[in-house]
Amino acid sequence: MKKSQIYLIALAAVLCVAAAPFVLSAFSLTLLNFIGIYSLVAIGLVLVTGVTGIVSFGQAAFVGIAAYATAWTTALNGYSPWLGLILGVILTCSVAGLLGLATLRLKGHFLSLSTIAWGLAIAYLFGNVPWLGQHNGISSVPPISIGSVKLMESWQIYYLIWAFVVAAVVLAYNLLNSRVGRAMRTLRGGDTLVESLGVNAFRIKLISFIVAALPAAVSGWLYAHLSRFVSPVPFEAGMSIEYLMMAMIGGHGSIIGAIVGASFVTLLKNSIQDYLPLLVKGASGQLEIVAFAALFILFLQRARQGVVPYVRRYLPRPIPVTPPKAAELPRRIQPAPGTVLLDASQVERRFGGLVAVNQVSFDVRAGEILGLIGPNGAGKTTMFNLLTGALKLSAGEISFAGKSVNGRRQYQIAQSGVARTFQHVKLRPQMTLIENVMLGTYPRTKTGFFRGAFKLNSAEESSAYHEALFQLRRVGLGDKPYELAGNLSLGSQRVLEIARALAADPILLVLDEPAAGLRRQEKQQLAELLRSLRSENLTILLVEHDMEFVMGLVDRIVVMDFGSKICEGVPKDVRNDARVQEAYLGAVA
Ligand SMILES: Nc1ncnc2c1ncn2[C@@H]1O[C@H](COP(=O)(O)OP(=O)(O)OP(=O)(O)O)[C@@H](O)[C@H]1O
Repeated sequence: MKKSQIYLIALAAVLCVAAAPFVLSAFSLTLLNFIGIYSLVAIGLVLVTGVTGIVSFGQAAFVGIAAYATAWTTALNGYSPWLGLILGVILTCSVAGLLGLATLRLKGHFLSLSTIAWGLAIAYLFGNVPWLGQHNGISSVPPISIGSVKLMESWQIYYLIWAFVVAAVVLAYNLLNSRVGRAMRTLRGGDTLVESLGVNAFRIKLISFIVAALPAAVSGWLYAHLSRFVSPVPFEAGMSIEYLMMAMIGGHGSIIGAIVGASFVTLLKNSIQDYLPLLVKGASGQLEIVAFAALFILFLQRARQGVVPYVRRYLPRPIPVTPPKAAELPRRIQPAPGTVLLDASQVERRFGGLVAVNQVSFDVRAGEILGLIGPNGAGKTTMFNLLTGALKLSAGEISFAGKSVNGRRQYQIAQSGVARTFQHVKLRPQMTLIENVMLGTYPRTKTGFFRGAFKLNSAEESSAYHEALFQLRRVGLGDKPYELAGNLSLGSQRVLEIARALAADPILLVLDEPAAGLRRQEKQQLAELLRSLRSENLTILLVEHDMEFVMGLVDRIVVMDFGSKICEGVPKDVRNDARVQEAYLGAVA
């Protein structure tokens, strides 16, 4: 599908939305108003839960903060609803920021549990603070006015609601296809992956959290002025769960899915209310909830990917447009060959009583390939994690390019020019090859959240795109930039990881068992690639198991066993070293 066709479909959808008040009944229009209001919350949830993987059970509380803020501003203090909007957005995003700062370092279900806790707490406050009307709420909320026109009727506020929905879709879509959005989409791959790309994972989580609260705040504002009344019930935990269902039913990670999910849940609930009493005599509200729950479980079993991803499988994929050529991204100055680039001195790491790395010292010099080898459990991976900042040192000192990196975070070390690959490949399988490699350009680019959302980043995006394409061609994957990374063979995925690392323009490339799981021919191709990178003066540190691969490739070798360095030298000397033969190389020496 061409981009022009996608624009045509979008235009047709917008026209349909615009025509609705002329053809639909007042009741249907009211339903559409609520679908629009719920869609805004679900769009936020798609960003924070579907895309970044933070399952939030507290979104209804954010809606409530803005709703109460505008009700207090307008009904209790007589100010304009537009002031209520500004206050609601600022308050909601500030609360989201504070809660994010307090909770986003929690992992997995602990983080989700914390969202339940603060969601309940905020809803409790709504019901118990006297100046917010306690359980009676605040009534007589005035309608929104645009100039002298009061948006009293359903059809009048309808246009405002759906204008916000369209704006939220466009901004969210732009954001997800920008530098920050790509980082958000990578969070599901784990903090280690994200930080290895030079991204501060916590900061991106916090941005996602606040960004998700923003449409929730707008939704709360619209809700208060549509209902003309606020009370605690619509902002309780049960509604948060419903919002999550909307985001899930539409499809994780799909912005349009948020609207589909909001429509589906709203219409389904409405139909159950209408038809269940006809099927089951005397059916009450509780039975409606049971019927809804049963249908949701059925959905989880049959189509848990959601409606939009399911339908998308049968649609032609959009034909990508190659951005125009742009200025090259800035490059680092590579150190003179032979200078000491990485210096590990008396490095030690203990896990309880176990000394995994015991006073190991070695250096890596610019322009060489250094192999770090050793039998299983020797401490190689631990050493690798210490060098890249994924683990903290128990003792010793590591310096990179003349500066100590002790105590520095993983993303800071990555930003200073250390790029890595993983023993178990860490790519984003649902992202294209070019997007995966563009992730590597993160430390070399600057576009922030606002510029990304408003698409003010075209020049830098083009530069990042062409840098990624250059790196794909450099490693031999340039012929299919729009293929999904998950469709590649393991060998190609490993090479793709190297392309992503190269896109960071590193001073030191650190490879964790790059030959693991590769076929013989793939290993030879990988060795060729690494040789060609060395000939371009790139420095490489290789942690590897495969002796044949290492011996024929590297300039020097450091051998570890039981956490200690037992030998260091050129491959020939290492191969003949009795300690090494005893520890590891007996079979191949
Ligand atoms: N997080 C951890 N907690 C406790 N012990 C650990 C941890 N990580 C590693 N170890 C232990 O430290 C020692 C060194 O492990 P490490 O994974 O660094 O070795 P390796 O040389 O990379 O081995 P392999 O080649 O099998 O990956 C092992 O005894 C391992 O069990």
